[in-house]
Amino acid sequence: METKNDLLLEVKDVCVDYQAASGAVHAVDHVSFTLRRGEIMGLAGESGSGKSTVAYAIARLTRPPAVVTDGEIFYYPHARDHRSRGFLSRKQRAEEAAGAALDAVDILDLTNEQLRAFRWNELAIVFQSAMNALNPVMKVGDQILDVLKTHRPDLTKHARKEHAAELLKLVGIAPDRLNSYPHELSGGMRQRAVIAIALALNPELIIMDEPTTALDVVVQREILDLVKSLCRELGMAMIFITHDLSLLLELTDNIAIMYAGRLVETAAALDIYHHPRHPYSHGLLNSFPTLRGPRRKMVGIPGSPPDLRQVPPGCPFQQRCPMAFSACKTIRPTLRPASASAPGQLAACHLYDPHYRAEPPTAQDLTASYETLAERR
Ligand SMILES: Nc1ncnc2c1ncn2[C@@H]1O[C@H](COP(=O)(O)OP(=O)(O)OP(=O)(O)O)[C@@H](O)[C@H]1O
Repeated sequence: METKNDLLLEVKDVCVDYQAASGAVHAVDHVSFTLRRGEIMGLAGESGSGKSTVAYAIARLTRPPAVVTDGEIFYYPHARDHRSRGFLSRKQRAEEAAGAALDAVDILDLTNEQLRAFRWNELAIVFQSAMNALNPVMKVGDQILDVLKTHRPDLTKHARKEHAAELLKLVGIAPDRLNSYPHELSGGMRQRAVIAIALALNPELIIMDEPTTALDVVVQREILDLVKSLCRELGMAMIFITHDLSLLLELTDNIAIMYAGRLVETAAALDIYHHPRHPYSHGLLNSFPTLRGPRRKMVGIPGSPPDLRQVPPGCPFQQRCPMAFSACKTIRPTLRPASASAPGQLAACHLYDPHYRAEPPTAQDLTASYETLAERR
């Protein structure tokens, strides 16, 4: 059973705007979710839906013109060796030393010094096209050693070298590659090296933002298998961000789907796979071919997302939704249970509100509505 002790991260009502001359872009609009220790969560949605901005907010990497305008991001520290405790305040460290249980810390309130200790030690992030993030004029080994030198001054030079070799081995690269320059490695190997650097301090949470988009499908699969097994082996939680929902079905425990800066559905990966409830999730799943499972007719979602400076009232998906009705145009739906058989599956959609509709739509209803829409085009 899930307990409060399992909680690692609690994102609560977070809003992020990009302050543009033409008006504020509401990139993240009251997003809330939780992550348990060791959980692999997927964050999916079309390009521009706000996925990366959520990641930036969690890592406190938002820079002007981005501003976190509301919300809290609680991190639940876990009792570990004290070298990783620099992100706690002096008062919290004294409390911990006195044997008190640690309270959650709001990442948005950390000082710059606390943040430095928090990143790498607790949270590592691998960005889009990360394989180009390596310094081209520095040997791979030296890049790993640099991180260890800065954050593990307690280790001897020899111990750091040994640890760097172990990290490379962990991601499936022969340790003699420590002496290679990035251009001497294949794209997949560079990506693995970046992951090794992210793992250098054994973080509790790793965020991967589209880490495999630049790789071919076979290498992509190898990297996905690798990160999944590393999470399981090291007990590390992960938020994996991609626009390709089908990638997440096999990789993750739970999936959150974003549309126009909002979460529209959250559920166990299996529940999304068998029966996505939100019409957007249904459309998104049917926009990608799957490698396994039954063949599906691909229909796609007509139209494009709204301008995030002026999202229409009601549901942000209403203009593209094949099942929208009058309430969708005026009343903003919030996440609510969408299925009695899968109580953890939540959808922000009036179709699942008994106040508007006695029987929720079936998967066939959703498919048929998209097909009708496609025929009308
Ligand atoms: N510097 C900026 N100024 C103004 N708007 C921005 C800026 N950066 C991002 N945005 C807008 O914020 C929204 C969310 O962007 P974000 O990159 O978080 O989406 P995403 O889902 O991660 O997309 P992608 O998969 O393409 O990275 C988009 O509409 C984008 O145009």
